Amino acid sequence: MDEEFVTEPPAAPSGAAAVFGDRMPTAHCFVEILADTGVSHGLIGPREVPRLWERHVLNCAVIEDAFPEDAKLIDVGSGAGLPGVALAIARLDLDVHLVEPMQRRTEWLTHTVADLGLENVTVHRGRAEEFVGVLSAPFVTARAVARIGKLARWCVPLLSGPGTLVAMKGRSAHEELESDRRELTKMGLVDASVNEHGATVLEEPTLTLDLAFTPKVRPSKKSKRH
Ligand SMILES: C[S@@+](CC[C@H](N)C(=O)[O-])C[C@H]1O[C@@H](n2cnc3c(N)ncnc32)[C@H](O)[C@@H]1O
Repeated sequence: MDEEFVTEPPAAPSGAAAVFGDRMPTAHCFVEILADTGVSHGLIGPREVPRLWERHVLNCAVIEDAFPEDAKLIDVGSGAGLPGVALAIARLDLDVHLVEPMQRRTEWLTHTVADLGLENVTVHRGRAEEFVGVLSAPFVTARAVARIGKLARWCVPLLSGPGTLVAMKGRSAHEELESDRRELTKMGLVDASVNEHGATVLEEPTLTLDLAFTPKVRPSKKSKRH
């Protein structure tokens, strides 16, 4: 017998209004789209519908405090727009670029961004590695894409000079940082911290691994002679 899933979008938790403010109607629409075409197009599992707010939309939006006003950011491996679309809804000042290789997903993202009327989001189809020298920003973010070492290899070349990779990680954040630290240092890591977000609005706060890089610039032949 087929398993039955809840398809009705869940009610918003009380803390959502504190994060989205007057953007709550748009956040509601995003949750409705995720519960509807997000599931039917295979971008989000049907079991996730009852926890779309706590585990996905609100969980992602709370990391907005990692970004200064008017920041440009690239969300690598955006999938169903997480965290990029949730951030763009919560913060209209952010200039958000979604990078996603799967055509089915970028088509869904393009429709969703248009339906939500988000003018601060641009959708790019391709792997992060294909955008080196094409797209750059002082912040790159990602959730559930790869372990931190591999993720940094894809994301650090997208930083426009000194910048920060804000990687959403679960409890593995500290372990991943320590086991991949040598590789990260070789890439120009200058500072690393694990930060908690949304402690007042989520039962389980969101953790980000925030890695500041000054990408290494090779000295030119001319400057080597001096
Ligand atoms: C597990 S999904 C996570 C999606 C979304 N970030 C989330 O948290 O729901 C991983 C996503 O990363 C994308 N991806 C995999 N390799 C990538 C790469 N090299 N560059 C950009 N995106 C990639 C996949 O297509 C997929 O959509």
